[in-house]
Amino acid sequence: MGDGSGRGSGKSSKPEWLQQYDLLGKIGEGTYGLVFLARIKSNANRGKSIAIKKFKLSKDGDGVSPTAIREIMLLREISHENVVLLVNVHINLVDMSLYLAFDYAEHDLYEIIRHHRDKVNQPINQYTVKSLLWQLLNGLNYLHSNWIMHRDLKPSNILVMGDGDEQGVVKIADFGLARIYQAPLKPLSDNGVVVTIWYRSPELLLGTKHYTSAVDMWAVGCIFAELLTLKPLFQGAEVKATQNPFQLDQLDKIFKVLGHPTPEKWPTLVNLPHWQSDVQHIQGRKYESPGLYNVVHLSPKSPAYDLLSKMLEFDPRKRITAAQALEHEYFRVEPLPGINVFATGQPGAVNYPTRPVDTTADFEGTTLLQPSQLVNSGNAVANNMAGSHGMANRSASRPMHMVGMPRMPTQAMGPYNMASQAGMGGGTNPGGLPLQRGVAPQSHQQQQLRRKDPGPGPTGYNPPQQKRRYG
Ligand SMILES: Nc1ncnc2c1ncn2[C@@H]1O[C@H](COP(=O)(O)OP(=O)(O)OP(=O)(O)O)[C@@H](O)[C@H]1O
Repeated sequence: MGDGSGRGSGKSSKPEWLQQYDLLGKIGEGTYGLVFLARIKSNANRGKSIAIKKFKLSKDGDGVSPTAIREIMLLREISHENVVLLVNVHINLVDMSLYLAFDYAEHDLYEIIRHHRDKVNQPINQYTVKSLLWQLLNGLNYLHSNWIMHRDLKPSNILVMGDGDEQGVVKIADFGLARIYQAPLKPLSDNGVVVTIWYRSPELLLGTKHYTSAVDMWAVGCIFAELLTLKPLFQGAEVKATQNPFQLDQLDKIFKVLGHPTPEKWPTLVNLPHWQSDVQHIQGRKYESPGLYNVVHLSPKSPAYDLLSKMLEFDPRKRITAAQALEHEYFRVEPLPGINVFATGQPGAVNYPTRPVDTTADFEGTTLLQPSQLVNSGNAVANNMAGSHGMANRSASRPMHMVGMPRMPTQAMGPYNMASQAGMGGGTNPGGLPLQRGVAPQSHQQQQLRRKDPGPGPTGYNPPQQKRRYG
């Protein structure tokens, strides 16, 4: 293992520590980082798939802040069946890159929802919706119990494991990164990424300084509704990454469905900066609520509607918590939630496609373009994307947690010692529910590139025509 600089690695520009992995390609791109699929080359976990998230650190200032290091060390302590496991951390001081290696998950809710909406044109099976929601809440309850707020929950951050021991198990990704994002990371330069604010809570939109874990429960409510209808519930106009949380259009979309919040129902509303400062737009407009139950097509007396409306409570202090939600009646009536969210064998079961992999990308995220691709397509990557069938054995069996996986020697991480790996204990099951184990999904299909813009679906969901990042 070297110093992380790549020196001594011959012609390869790959840092030495990365040489324990076979890089298979790029699977995603967010505001701050690129995500790669890699496979472990040797040791007991040989063949295991890993998602490596690479961030660019800001070269301004003092490099990696102690706060960021503390946050990352904290993330290494997190261990729960519904939270994606961080298996390795590297800081390459030469090019100021931070690499986080996570357990790989084949699916995410963004793709599952999109597949139902645009491909199979049928709702998600009720068992699957309930199991997804229960496991999401279970992971979130663990994070909140450990004083970790996610702050950026959205469908693409909610992963579901593919083939293997943990098939159909939900994993929350990107948790706790919000604090690291602030500094010292810098957004990927000019990648045209547009931030979705569809899952942002009203208190954040109105500029609260003192938010709580209730912001995550609002996002869960939005995701629950989207699982039911296959459409984002509050689809405000998205914005270029900005420090300003105030988004008038997003608030407008929320009020159109839920009606106007009032100081009677939400007493601290009057203290929120944007409620005060933008009287004309925020307080002046009058909204007629069509009733949330009409929008999500639920009976107002159903347990599902009761739970959803408690997640979408305006006042964060009255909003249901993850622990309370796990105890809700919705999870105690048939169909009961299960460990494998896929429902093969049940009505409405669906085969989900595997993740597209840009097999031409290197760890810099650089795609090697052929001249003809440059001329012909505008989407040159598409020609080089492969589903799992285009690659060797993506479905190698995966142990549940990489307990025995060696951590990187500290010299690869510069001056910081991140050797701590004590667990925080296992998961909780406050609902104490007898989770059903679903049946495995069938074999994967060849699939298309995950497009930046899925285009209008049959439901009329019509995302903006620009390069963007989806929820
Ligand atoms: N552990 C993982 N296994 C498999 N795929 C992952 C994993 N973590 C993230 N991904 C996928 O990589 C893609 C990019 O993720 P990333 O978190 O960088 O971006 P994002 O969530 O879309 O946006 P942002 O990070 O800007 O909030 C997403 O499709 C996500 O589902």
